[in-house]
Amino acid sequence: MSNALLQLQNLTKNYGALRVTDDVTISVEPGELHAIIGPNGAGKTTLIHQISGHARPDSGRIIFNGEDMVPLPMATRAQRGLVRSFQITSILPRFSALENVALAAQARDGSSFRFLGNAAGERALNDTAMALLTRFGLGARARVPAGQMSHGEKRQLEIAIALAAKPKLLLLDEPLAGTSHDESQRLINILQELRKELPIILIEHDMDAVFALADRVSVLVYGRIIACGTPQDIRDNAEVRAAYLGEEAA
Ligand SMILES: Nc1ncnc2c1ncn2[C@@H]1O[C@H](COP(=O)(O)OP(=O)(O)OP(=O)(O)O)[C@@H](O)[C@H]1O
Repeated sequence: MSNALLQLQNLTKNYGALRVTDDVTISVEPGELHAIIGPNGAGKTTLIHQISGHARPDSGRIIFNGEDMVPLPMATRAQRGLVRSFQITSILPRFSALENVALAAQARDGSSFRFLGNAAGERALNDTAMALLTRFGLGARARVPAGQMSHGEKRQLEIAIALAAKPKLLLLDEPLAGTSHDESQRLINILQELRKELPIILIEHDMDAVFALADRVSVLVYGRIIACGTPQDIRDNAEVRAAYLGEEAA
């Protein structure tokens, strides 16, 4: 599809004798939330690693905005707008939520804030960070050390940090993992809002969330895409039900 923002073309990756990505071709259209689902060990995270630049494919191309990302390091891909949500382990626990987001904004916009001078530059960064936190309902928690936040708040903070990097495409790897029912509902509401403003690749095991959020779903099994379609197509697909969804989708 020529209109695609991101195209994975025949991506293949092996870890030793194990083929973890097997001739994967997927596109993400502007404005699309594209979910990637599949059983444990299917290769979903490895796929995200290759898109973000944490891992290099053995063959194939990753075309983003018309440019092949494969030769580019992670930081350059992020500068281009291909941003992966930080994992909780990347949050700085002794720094406040505000500082965590401000640091991400500085990493992205450092040079444009520098000319403002220290005090004004810092204020601008804090304003940007505060606006993001407020948007995620974390405004009142801005000064709390990130390490003292609840699991659900940390997952929200991760997304705020990713947004501070001004993504053109956001890569989210299991944002609902480990969250309570209420936390997960809050995150789903946040994702419902986000998907209106930027394309997202979402890896998620929570099928209710996937089917509620996704425009299209790709199903990965043993590194191969076995199906790609609307949530309804995927629910109705006999091979997918046998390989992954089982009776869950019944
Ligand atoms: N750095 C690595 N070296 C060797 N094998 C790896 C490496 N990273 C992942 N693997 C293997 O590749 C396969 C795919 O792993 P991956 O984490 O991508 O799967 P996944 O679909 O994200 O799984 P889950 O849903 O459990 O997170 C697994 O068999 C895993 O053990």
